[in-house]
Amino acid sequence: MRLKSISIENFRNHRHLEFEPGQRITNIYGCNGSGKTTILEAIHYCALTRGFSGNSERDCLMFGEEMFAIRSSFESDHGGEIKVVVVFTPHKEKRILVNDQELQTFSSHIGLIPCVTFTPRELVIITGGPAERRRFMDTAICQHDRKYLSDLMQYRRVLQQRNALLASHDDPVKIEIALEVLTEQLAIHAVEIVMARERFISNFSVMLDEVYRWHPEGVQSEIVYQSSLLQAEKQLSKERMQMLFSARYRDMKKQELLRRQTLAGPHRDDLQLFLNGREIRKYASQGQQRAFLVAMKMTMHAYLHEHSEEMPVTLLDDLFSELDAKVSSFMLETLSSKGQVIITSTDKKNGKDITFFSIDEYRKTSGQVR
Ligand SMILES: Nc1ncnc2c1ncn2[C@@H]1O[C@H](COP(=O)(O)OP(=O)(O)OP(=O)(O)O)[C@@H](O)[C@H]1O
Repeated sequence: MRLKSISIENFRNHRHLEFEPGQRITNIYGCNGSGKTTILEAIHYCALTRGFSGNSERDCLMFGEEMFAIRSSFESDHGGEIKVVVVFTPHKEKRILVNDQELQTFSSHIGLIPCVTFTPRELVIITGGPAERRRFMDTAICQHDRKYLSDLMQYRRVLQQRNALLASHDDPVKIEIALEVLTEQLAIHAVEIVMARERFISNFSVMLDEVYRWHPEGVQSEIVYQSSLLQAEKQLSKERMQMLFSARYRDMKKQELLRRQTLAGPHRDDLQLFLNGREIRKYASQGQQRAFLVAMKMTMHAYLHEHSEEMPVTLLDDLFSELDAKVSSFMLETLSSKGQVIITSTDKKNGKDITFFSIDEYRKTSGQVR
């Protein structure tokens, strides 16, 4: 997949911006606060229906404006154009049109335009809480497995109902009856999610270790999936897992009623990341943690390529300020040999076959002087 062009209107600090990246590497450069990350955020909206910064649509609407619009055109690796338009107005919420057809569910778009990001704030995947690692894993699986996305959405819906029930002050008998029904439903979706995550992580971990071979010190890496509903059990059949999950929820019932929330399930799972047999969050240096994240992202690129029909579009935000020259050049070379890469930096970067886009020049020539 390749982004051919994007036009951005009233999106964060860009009143109007037109951008056409090159086939391979494109370097967007400009001073701090000029709006480089904002361009990547807009591309991410078109690929995955949301931004990567965690900001809401309302936050992205240019101060004082009533609407933002992002219009983009992608070219499939198999020919054919995909036009994506994202429009947001505060009172009408977000609308997305793909080839002039309005999406009824945003989830139907996920996977059509595979996309991998690397941003400095994503170091929290390594150093932050379990939610960050679950998001990494879910984003990867959702981009190639539609059923997983649907199971995840249904699980979240049942979880919400179950938590509301546990927190309610209804008649205890009524609660018990409704809880049994919701627990059964929760366990069904939990099994699907846990099995898909186990499959994904066992493949991903092997690929990660291979990707890591480039490392001069020859390190060994591993990722282990930790389900909050399983203990030492391995390679269970679907039926066995379903029975086990139902039993776990029965055992926890008293505690859950007391604490008024669902205490275990895919929403509480985590990943353990190991470098040379030691947990990276606790023992690795900052440089090693960054290099691990690079390896995870490169693996994600390889994984998505293997599991989808399109080469992912790669968005690298502020790569050079975060990594030493050797690692960043390696990452850039490897990824750009396998698809389109768009990077941001404060200075123009040297290198072969790079297309440059200066935000400051663009503003001057389009009359939008800062
Ligand atoms: N809703 C908004 N309306 C207008 N401007 C905004 C809005 N939200 C953020 N901004 C501004 O948009 C600008 C662009 O931010 P962005 O993160 O894209 O810059 P950047 O070029 O990546 O900066 P850096 O090099 O410091 O990372 C910032 O100056 C920010 O204050």
